[in-house]
Amino acid sequence: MVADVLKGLAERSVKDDNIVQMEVPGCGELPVAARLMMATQKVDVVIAVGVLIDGATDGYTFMCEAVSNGLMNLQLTAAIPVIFGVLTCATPEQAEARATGDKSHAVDWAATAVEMGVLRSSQIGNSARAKASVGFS
Ligand SMILES: Nc1c(NC[C@H](O)[C@H](O)[C@H](O)CO)[nH]c(=O)[nH]c1=O
Ligand SMILES: CC(=O)[C@@H](O)COP(=O)(O)O
Repeated sequence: MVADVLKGLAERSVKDDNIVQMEVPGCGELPVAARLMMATQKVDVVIAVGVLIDGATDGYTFMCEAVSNGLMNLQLTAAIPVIFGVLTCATPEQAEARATGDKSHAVDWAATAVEMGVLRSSQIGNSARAKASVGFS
């Protein structure tokens, strides 16, 4: 999925030098890693990529809620878009179908990231006029 995201970004003329990557042990660590990335790097947008697959316990349900809420809260608080590149699947087969081939969701995540990065820049970039348009001073 990460390779497909990088391909999608390259196709949209995002330079390698402008891409920062971090790896995490599991999806549960995505929100704090995204927060750390925002704190230590100048990022326009974060794409959080992972797979959650339903298991034997309630862990999946809690993890889906915690990760999605964590990433949503983070993007709203930081005003930096966080793309939800997390597959939440009932089975490995569902995940496979969405992570690979023509149906890979990663292409959409890259496109959405670029669109939201441009949107953010247009609203809180250096232009005083742009800032005024959303009420920042
Ligand atoms: N069950 C899955 C996990 N579980 C691990 C958590 O993400 C986390 O790393 C752990 O609870 C320690 O905080 N992670 C996945 O990425 N996908 C899963 O299906
Ligand atoms: C917290 C988890 O992701 C993990 O405990 C899920 O375990 P299981 O796959 O046995 O439900």
